[in-house]
Order: sequence, then structure tokens, then C-alpha cells
Amino acid sequence: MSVLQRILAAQAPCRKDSWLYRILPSVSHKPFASIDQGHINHNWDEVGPDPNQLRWKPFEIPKACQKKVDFVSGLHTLCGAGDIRSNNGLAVHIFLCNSSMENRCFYNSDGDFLIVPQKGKLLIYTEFGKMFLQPNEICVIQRGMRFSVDVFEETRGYILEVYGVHFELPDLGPIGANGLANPRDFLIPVAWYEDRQVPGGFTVINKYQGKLFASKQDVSPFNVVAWHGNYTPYKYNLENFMVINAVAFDHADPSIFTVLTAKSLRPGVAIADFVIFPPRWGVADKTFRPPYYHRNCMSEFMGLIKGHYEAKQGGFLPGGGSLHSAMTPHGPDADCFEKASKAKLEPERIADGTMAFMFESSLSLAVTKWGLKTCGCLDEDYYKCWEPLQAHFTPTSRSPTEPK
Ligand SMILES: O=C(O)Cc1cc(O)ccc1O
Ligand SMILES: [Fe+2]
Repeated sequence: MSVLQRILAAQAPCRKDSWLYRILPSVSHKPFASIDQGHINHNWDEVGPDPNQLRWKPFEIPKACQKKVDFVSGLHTLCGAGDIRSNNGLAVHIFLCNSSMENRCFYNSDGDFLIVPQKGKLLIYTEFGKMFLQPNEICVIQRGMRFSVDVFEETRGYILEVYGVHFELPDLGPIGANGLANPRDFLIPVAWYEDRQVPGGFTVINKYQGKLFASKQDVSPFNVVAWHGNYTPYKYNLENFMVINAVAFDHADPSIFTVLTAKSLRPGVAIADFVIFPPRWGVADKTFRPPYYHRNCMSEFMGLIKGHYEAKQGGFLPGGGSLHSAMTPHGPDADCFEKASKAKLEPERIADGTMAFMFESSLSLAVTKWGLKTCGCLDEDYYKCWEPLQAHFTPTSRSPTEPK
């Protein structure tokens, strides 16, 4: 492992600190000035809440031949809640880019980023070293860390930003010592540096209270020759997730698939959970195996990295998304309902070759103007996937395994 090392406690929640040893102290050579906001927007109430089930077609990536867009200029806020100034809340952003950041880096004063690439690989230069990230891997870059992103094609992904808290592994409770995302599978960068003068200026972009500011300096900020501490970016390959699920009957709460959680101060309640739906076996008897129809207290933003989501074979596509707000009913589409209602309950593989995920929050999310209008990807027909639902209730029917 030349570039990355394993970390045993990437998620140590409380005190976090790292010491960085630089060639030159990192101070701005010019004052920070406000720059074009792009579509970074924390003013969700500009459009406001929407109690409907929303679905987005794949967010469109700008064509490289038309306009060069890098990771920062291609960041768009989709929805969120809370307040940055009091360090409580979250935002969901989409990144759509086609070019590498050239002599530009970004740092976020507001919160931590959990980055989920969906299309295209990312080579992320951080002050702690480099991280190479491909779809089906995720990384966390915490508040204040400067980073720059190289891309190699038209690239898309999702970001979950949390304010005032860090992501950590969920408490395992009765699961015990190991399972779900295991600490051994989290990787952190090893120090890497460049001693590079940049006569034309290296632009440092800062997100502060939801707005972007820029300052120039004449050396690369990636001039850290060594560091130690436990405040580090890290990455994780979702393939390593050790899935635990129902093996007798009933559909488990998807919280059993939590990779990382950003806890609120209320025990058991998260600002945001990052949950995945990995390939696994379905074996539950006497059970409607797909996700149940439900209304619940959480806001659920879902995205798809690859393949199909078990509850929506059509319409929910890789690179798109959906949002089911608190207490709004939702569940499998009519097609899935029909098939699962008649299916023989044999052991079956579920979700092979796919990876859907959920950013789930106890806060009530509002959608930005970009999400509802500007992106142009809202699927106005989403509700139609439930229109053909038919009742299958037959009072006299019995399960084949039930005693007569
Ligand atoms: O709404 C969804 O598709 C996500 C989800 C999946 C599941 O298996 C159970 C509940 C749930 O919210
Ligand atoms: Fe749900």
C-alpha cells in the first residue's frame, strides 16, 4: 500500500487534531474576495420545502467541448436543512464536471464532505497526501482541509455535507465486535508534497457560510512534508461492507446498512446517515422482500452509483436521485410490487452489479431552486410509477407453509 495506509480509528469522534509540517507556512498572500457562487446555495428557502416524492433523471454533465467545468465550479446544492452559522444541519450537493482543477484548491469552513463518485475517477490531492477514488468508493474530507480534484472524463457524483459533527461508524449494539463497515477497511493518505512556485498564482477557494471566496498565493498549498494526528481525510471501498440482514422473516430497517453516521445530540437520531444497498442474498420467508411501503420520520435522499435499485427497476437511473420527505408515503413501483407479490420465496441474489445508497436525515429537507428548476432533470412523472398498483388481498388464501 504505497499511497494509502490503513487507519484503525478513522471515526474517532471526539477530539480530532493533526499537525502538518510545511515547507512554508500557509498564509494567504492576497485577501479573500467573494466570487461567483455558481450553484452553491444554502438558501434552500428560496424555493423551500416540497412534501412530494421527487425524482431526478441523471444530472447532466457539461460537455468538455462546450465549457470547461471543474469540481468546484461544477458543485450544485440540491437540498438541505439547518443552519451553518450555528453548526447544525446538512446539505446534499451534486458535482458535474469535465476538467481538473488547475492551480486551484478548495476548502470548506462549513462542514465535512462525504463524496460519492458515480461516474469517472477522482484523483484528490489533499494536504495530507493523495487519494484515488473510483465509483463504488467513497471518501470523507473534513472541514478546513484543502484539496484539489483531477478528473479524467465527464464526471459526476454526490456529496453529503454535515455541519458541526463528524462522520463515524455506527454503534454496533448487539451486532458486537465487528460487522458492517469494519475499521480495518478505511484508508488514509500518506504524506505527499510538492515544492512548487506558481508565478501566475494558486487560487485557494473557500466555502464560508455557504458562499465562495477566493484568494491567491504564489506557492502550492500541497507543501506538507509530513503530518501526524487523527484529523485526516479517509476513503472506503463499499465492496468491503459486511452485510447483515434478515435470515428468517421480515424486511429489516435499512439502518442495518449504515456505513457512516453523523450523530445529532439526541441519542439514536442522526443529522445524516450514509446507507447503502449492497449485493446480498434474500432468504426471508413469509415476507414481501422488497422495501416495504412506508411513511417515516426521516427525509430520504437516494442515489444510484450503478445498476438498478431493487424497488425501482425503471426510472431511477445511475446518476439520478430521489427524495422522499418525512411522512410522505413511498415504496416499490407497481412492477416490483407485482413481481414480488407472486415470487416463490427461494434464496435469491439481490442487487448484484448494483449499488444504490441513501443520505437519510432526521431533519426536514428543503430543495433549492437548482434542484427544482435550474438543473432541468426533475422527473415530473415520478408519481406514475405507483398508478397501476393493484390489490392482491384474498381473505381465504394461506401461505403454503402455514398449517391448514
Ligand atoms: O425508500 C427506500 O427505498 C429506502 C428504503 C429501503 C428499505 O429496504 C426499507 C426502507 C427504506 O426507506
Ligand atoms: Fe424510504
